[in-house]
Amino acid sequence: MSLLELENLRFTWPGADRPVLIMNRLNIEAGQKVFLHGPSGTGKSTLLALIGGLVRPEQGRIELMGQDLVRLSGPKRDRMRADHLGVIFQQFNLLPWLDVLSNVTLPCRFSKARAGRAGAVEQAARDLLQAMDLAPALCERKAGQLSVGQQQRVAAARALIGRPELILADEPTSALDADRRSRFIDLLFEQASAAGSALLFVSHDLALAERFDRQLSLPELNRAEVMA
Ligand SMILES: Nc1ncnc2c1ncn2[C@@H]1O[C@H](COP(=O)(O)OP(=O)(O)OP(=O)(O)O)[C@@H](O)[C@H]1O
Repeated sequence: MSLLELENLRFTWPGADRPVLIMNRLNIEAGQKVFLHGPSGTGKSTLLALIGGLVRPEQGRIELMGQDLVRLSGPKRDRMRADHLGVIFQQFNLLPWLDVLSNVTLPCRFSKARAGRAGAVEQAARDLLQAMDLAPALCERKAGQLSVGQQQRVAAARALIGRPELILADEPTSALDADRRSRFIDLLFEQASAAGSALLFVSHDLALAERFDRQLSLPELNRAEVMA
């Protein structure tokens, strides 16, 4: 069994006149680091939203750890997401009024499984922040007072805490210069490997692609593109 298995997927946004995604098959194995690229508007973020269980396809199977998200009730999908997925959003989506530590420990408040795997949650957050190169003095600072690069590393620590099986990252490096981008990938890989997490990383930046175990192109996976 793969960590993630997608089959015969079809998804149309409400109001759209044709599907944005029609996909035969996509499997991701445990611990695999996958790079997903494709031109703007080809449905990369939509695919992440489907895998995250935030939207439902009109057809198909999205199996995470053997559980078909499409058939689960809303609350059970939310539980799967909280327990098994870490997400790094393009705009990071930190809560600006909370301090850094509280932002990082947040997933453990919603998931006993992740809290259990993290152990001493606050110490786990401090360790992850340090591993992501964030100065310890910043742990008590409000997230809204951080630089973009610092916010990005906090968002990565939040995604990693409690060792989720899969981390979804949507263009997390787009605001950084090339050196910082590369350094961020180094740290993210190190920590994802330490946690045993697979990584599905969306980016336009093909210079990063060769560092991943696999490269996927959404137009190639997507029959909707071919049929357009
Ligand atoms: N919430 C939404 N409601 C309706 N249509 C949407 C929504 N989100 C995305 N779309 C549409 O779905 C298509 C794919 O968008 P998506 O954001 O998934 O592409 P993308 O490949 O991630 O693009 P980018 O690289 O620019 O982020 C676009 O035509 C977009 O307008």
